[in-house]
Amino acid sequence: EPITISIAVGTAAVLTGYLSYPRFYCYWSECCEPERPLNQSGLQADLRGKFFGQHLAQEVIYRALSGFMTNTNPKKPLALSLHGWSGTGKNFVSKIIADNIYGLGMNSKFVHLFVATHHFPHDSNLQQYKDQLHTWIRGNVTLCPRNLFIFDEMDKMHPELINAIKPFLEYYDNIDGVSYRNSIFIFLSNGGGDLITRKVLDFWTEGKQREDLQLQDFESVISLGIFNNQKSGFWHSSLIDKNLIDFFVPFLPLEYRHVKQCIIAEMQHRGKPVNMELVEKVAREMTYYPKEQKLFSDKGCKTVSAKLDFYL
Ligand SMILES: Nc1ncnc2c1ncn2[C@@H]1O[C@H](COP(=O)(O)OP(=O)(O)OP(=O)(O)O)[C@@H](O)[C@H]1O
Repeated sequence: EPITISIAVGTAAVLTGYLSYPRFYCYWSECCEPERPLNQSGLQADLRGKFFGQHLAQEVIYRALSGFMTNTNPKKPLALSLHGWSGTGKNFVSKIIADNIYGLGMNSKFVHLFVATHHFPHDSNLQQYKDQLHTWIRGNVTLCPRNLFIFDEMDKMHPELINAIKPFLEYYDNIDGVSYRNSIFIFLSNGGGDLITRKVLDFWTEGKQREDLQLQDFESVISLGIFNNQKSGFWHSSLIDKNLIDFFVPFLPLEYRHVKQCIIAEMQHRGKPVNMELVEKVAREMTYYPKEQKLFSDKGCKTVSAKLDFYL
């Protein structure tokens, strides 16, 4: 029978291809690639070209990721804690990171986003959340050592749940046979945003350039500030007193000029011609604080897209 012979030959060809090239199926399905390198030039270009007003975050994130991902034997997973007011780019930069590690970016099955108010809304279910989180992290890292776990709204997460993540961030070689040392944990929080703003404002009042702010100006301010703040999510957190966070990354409040950059980027992203009159109009519509100086956009760039929907 010609049809039966064709099916047999086809099956044999597929099987031969599969056996002689075991990663054949990776063309159709995303495979675990523990050795997959970071797209360093892509990350640098994205941070420089798309991410505005955050010279410190740009530098720390690039250095931390490049160093971690070129280290063949890291002693612990990478833990970054991003702090700043709403709309300053914490989720945005997390997406940039995911895009430059995994081909499918945030849609990769190795990227896991947890949003405190969505995934862990009720304190009464705390034990259940802890168990689920534990199982989820362990299960995924067992399948593939290189995972990216992003925890948004850390300031709204129960401190006990945060402490439950602690064993995964430790300097252990492995826990019950699973090594977490190649994974990346990113924590996003508004906690410390007030301290960051105060520092930037003081700097401005002294007549200094924002771009001269150094990471050292912020690291202890943030870690001590959130450790001692009951509402930060990190209140007396063992992640801090055991030094398990590798970098505290400050997100500075965005100024009028940065808001304009966001508007221009959004117009270009939508394939629209850049209309500078509209750019100024939308930027002026945003509200700025403190009341006297009107320096920083109180929603960062967060409402830019919605405002453009209205005008475009
Ligand atoms: N620094 C920035 N550079 C470029 N675009 C930005 C920046 N900050 C914010 N945006 C734009 O604003 C949108 C909202 O920002 P994003 O969600 O990253 O803020 P966030 O800091 O995570 O806020 P929240 O604390 O409320 O979650 C982004 O999708 C991006 O388009």
